[in-house]
Amino acid sequence: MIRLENIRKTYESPGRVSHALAGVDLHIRQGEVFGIIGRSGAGKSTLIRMLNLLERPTQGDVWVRDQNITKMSEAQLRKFRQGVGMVFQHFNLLRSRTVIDNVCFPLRLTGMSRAAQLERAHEVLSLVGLTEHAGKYPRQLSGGQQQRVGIARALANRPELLLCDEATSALDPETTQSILRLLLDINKRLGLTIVLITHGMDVIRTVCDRVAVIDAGVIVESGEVLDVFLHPQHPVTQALLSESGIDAEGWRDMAQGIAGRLVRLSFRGEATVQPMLSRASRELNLDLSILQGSVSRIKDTPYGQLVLSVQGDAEAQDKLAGLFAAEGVQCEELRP
Ligand SMILES: Nc1ncnc2c1ncn2[C@@H]1O[C@H](COP(=O)(O)OP(=O)(O)OP(=O)(O)O)[C@@H](O)[C@H]1O
Repeated sequence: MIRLENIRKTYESPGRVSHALAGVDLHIRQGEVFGIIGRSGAGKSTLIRMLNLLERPTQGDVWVRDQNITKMSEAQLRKFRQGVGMVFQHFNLLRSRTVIDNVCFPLRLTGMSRAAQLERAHEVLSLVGLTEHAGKYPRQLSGGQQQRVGIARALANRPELLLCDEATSALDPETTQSILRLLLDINKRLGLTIVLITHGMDVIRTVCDRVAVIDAGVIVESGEVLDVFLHPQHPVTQALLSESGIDAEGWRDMAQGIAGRLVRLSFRGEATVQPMLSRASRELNLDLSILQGSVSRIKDTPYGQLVLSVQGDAEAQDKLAGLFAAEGVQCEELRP
């Protein structure tokens, strides 16, 4: 649905040139939730603002539904932007307008009649669970409720694409979860493509199908969230995961005082609930001890990773990977 080709963005100010994006290629599929994660200053905001041309690239093309939006006239762009909703970190609501008027605002710009505006606004407010708050002002709502208004406003024009710029960064963890659940629900129910930027791996884990990691204006790693979580390749990805409590390398300290073979098991879906350790231990007569482990969930899919120390007959140890593979579990040797 979206293709970015060799996008560069350079900001120049007296005495300083900043390469916010230094050659980004990206493909985002229709109907997916795509996350862009990176540290502060990595280029996330600049990148997401390229998708509706709130920022213009210095070089490169942005394709949305086979249209090169960098080549559109201002009038074409205005029309195009009506099909793109945007949700902001600080909600950006009009404080002097009621909830319903905030949601009507983008509809008014399309020339819709007041009655039709109100009908649509009530529809989206019901979708985000705010029907009874329609007549209130933003200051009378909690942060989470204000963000729901922001989401309703973004959905009012029936966009095909929803851009979320750190939509949960200003919210507490519980409210963050409820907003993320709402985004997931919208993605499923409306088939909407969602692109979000965040600095939190938990956000990626909870809602995204695929993820790109950006650092210093360059995409350093991208792929299915499960694959990136189970096998992070780039040091920035590893560090971001480690900071959110998913430390793939924590076993190294534990392993120092232990002799013998070390293996890492990676599993997802059905395999997560299989009694694979006891079966392997029983069938091959091996002693297995867990040096590190985590079992969690990415969107609806359970997944896990275990680092094991393996003791016992060498021939039996050689059969271990095959036995796990038969269960759909990947077994990699960390130390022979
Ligand atoms: N309008 C601007 N003028 C000059 N430099 C800018 C401008 N906007 C962004 N930059 C620079 O471009 C780089 C990327 O900024 P950007 O805001 O995209 O990063 P980010 O990953 O969104 O960071 P944060 O998480 O802190 O919002 C930074 O070095 C920033 O200072």
